[in-house]
Amino acid sequence: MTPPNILIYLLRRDLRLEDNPIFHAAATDAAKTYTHLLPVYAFPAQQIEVSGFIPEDSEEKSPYPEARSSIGKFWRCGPHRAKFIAESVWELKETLGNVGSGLEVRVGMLSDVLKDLLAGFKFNGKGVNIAAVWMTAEEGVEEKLDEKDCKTICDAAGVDFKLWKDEKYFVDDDDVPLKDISELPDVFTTYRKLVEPLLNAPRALLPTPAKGTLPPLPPMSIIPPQSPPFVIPNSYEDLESSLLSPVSQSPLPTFPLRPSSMPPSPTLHGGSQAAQSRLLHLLESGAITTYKDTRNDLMGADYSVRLSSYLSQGCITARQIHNSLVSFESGDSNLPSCASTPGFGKGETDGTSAVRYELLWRDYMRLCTRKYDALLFSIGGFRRDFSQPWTTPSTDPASSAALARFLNGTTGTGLIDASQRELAHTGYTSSRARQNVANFLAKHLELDWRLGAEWYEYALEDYDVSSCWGNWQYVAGVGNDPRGDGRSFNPIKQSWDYDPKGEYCRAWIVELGGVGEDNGGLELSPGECFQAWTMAKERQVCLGIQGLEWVRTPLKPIEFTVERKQKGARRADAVDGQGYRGGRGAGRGAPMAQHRGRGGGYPGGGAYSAGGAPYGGGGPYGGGPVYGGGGGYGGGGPYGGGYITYNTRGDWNPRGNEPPRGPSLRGRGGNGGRWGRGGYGPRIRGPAEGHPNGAVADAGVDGQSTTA
Ligand SMILES: Cc1cc2nc3c(=O)[nH]c(=O)nc-3n(C[C@H](O)[C@H](O)[C@H](O)COP(=O)(O)OP(=O)(O)OC[C@H]3O[C@@H](n4cnc5c(N)ncnc54)[C@H](O)[C@@H]3O)c2cc1C
Repeated sequence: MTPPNILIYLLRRDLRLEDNPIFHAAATDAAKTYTHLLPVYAFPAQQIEVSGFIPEDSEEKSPYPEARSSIGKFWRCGPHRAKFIAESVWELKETLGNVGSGLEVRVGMLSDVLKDLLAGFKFNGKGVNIAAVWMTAEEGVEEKLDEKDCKTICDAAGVDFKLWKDEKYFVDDDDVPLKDISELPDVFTTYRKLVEPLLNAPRALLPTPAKGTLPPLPPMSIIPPQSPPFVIPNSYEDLESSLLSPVSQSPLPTFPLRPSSMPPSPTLHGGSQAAQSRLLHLLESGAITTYKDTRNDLMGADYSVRLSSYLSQGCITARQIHNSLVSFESGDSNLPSCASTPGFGKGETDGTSAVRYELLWRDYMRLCTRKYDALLFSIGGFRRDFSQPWTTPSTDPASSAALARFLNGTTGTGLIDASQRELAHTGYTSSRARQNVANFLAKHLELDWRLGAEWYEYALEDYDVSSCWGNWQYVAGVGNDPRGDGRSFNPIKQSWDYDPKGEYCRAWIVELGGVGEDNGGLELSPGECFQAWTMAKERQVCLGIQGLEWVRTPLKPIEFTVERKQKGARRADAVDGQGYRGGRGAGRGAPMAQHRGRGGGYPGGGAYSAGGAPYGGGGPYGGGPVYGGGGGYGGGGPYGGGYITYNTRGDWNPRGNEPPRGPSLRGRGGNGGRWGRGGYGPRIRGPAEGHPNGAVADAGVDGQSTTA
């Protein structure tokens, strides 16, 4: 018998059989010389903690450092996503088994896994030849490094290596009209115009390999086993527990209480079949038809598509979604269950068009990563703006308490806390909530935005390197937002706009729940849900929340009353620097220091000044426990002299490449930074009068619904 000639396919985020260029090629290539196909998925040790794959009775330790983030030291993949990936991998293994193939699961650095496989095949004495190693190209520093390492290993072994184009995006790379990635516009709208009309932009789907068309797996007897100390489980249950055991203990100081009845949300199971079911449900239920109106909601089962986790792991492609939309729009008879759904057969609707538009954002974020490479992880972002007054617990101990409360969902700002608690419990939070949370961390708490991105990397089920870090940059004002640093949300105004009855806050902040039942019939106003500190003391006592830290000392009390809310102010609110407080930059320095709690509170004239009373004169917010203590931004002090230690990835350091930072990032002699210069006034567009109540402007931009 001729010895096997094996093609190895290293899967990463292309966990599907359908619309998959490599499986398609392997099934249809008439000229192929390989006799067997070995699909392999390796849980990447630098991104997912793999020590749980070492048997308990083993004395060996993992050869890899813990898969933790570099600044916050969070696990890089938390339990929600780990489970989702495990489900997706297992489903693909079964799907491939059903068509006469299979999937080998491994753990470790991809390069180690490949090296071990090649060596194992070479030295097993069966005369096996490796015809080639194929994998799909991805963006991201680590991902590129893996590709490079795999190529080097193949070159050294004399094995052909091929990197395939990643085809899971909306617009095919070959159809993006750019000669070079450096030409990618830094404004999404400009990019969108290059590829419109979106209805015609995606390429056709690739056919799914039928049963028996893929080359068979090599005989199990010749496939090299996983290298010790790791052992690959034989059942899904064991796979899941190996992945979850190291990361299941929450890094939160206090894990948020779970609502007794969980708010409505789809239960997502990993894998491409579940992705297709979800898509069909969206079409049948009419959720796609109403999508444009619901997409910014905060709560419910179908207000947004909830396909991001599937897209992130490649369980579904953007063009598969597009293709289903086209079938729906054309009234395809293959969708009989949609026959009575509004919009069916009516061509492109606002809803279907809005989904395409959002999917293009994902393409764009990924192209930005290609363009800017390691700047994705730089504190200065794509803009290389190192002027922001951000702190981290390592440089400012006071910020440690603020960060802990942010993570816990106990800041005292309802929208932020509800979102953080939802995230902790489910691995998901809406796009609108994400924007507010990111804005709150970077602009209101002035914490290093990368802590937030790292937290999302840990907590999100749908984490995607480009979408996560690109959006955090965008909201923090150092990414590809045309307004740059000039955009900020008032989370209270946002709450009134998107959670007008306070239901979202009540649903996740358990301490506010049960209202009207257990609390003497006490009904909370939405404003009380948004900021419990505004509640009268006796009402706090009634609810039993009067002693809670987030009620007593909110991190960021924001004065905002619905009566004073500007009419029709749901979208863009301010113009050309006329100032949000009428202060117009009058603060010049002092407000900054006092904002940080040097004792004076929020005196008149600065960014938070116009209303005066609540923040003035050393009131309740000066000298607070979190921001108290001074030092901080004034006079050089701890932040002077430019530190260059950001963005190392600990022992891994895969994303390093932080550009050198100028001196004196923080120590500009206490000129007050952003707040002291009159807040956001000079750079924000909106009505000349400015926001009547808001400490900070709400924002919306030129039809970019990530922020509008
Ligand atoms: C701070 C921040 C962090 C984010 N991190 C991630 C992340 O790690 N992974 C991720 O997939 N998305 C991320 N997003 C984008 C967006 O919030 C999610 O894609 C969306 O909420 C997922 O829910 P959905 O599938 O119901 O999408 P919908 O809101 O219904 O949108 C449809 C699809 O369009 C794409 N999309 C929509 N908005 C964006 C956007 N701003 N950027 C990129 N793609 C977009 C997604 O693929 C999404 O599934 C982030 C946004 C912010 C503001």
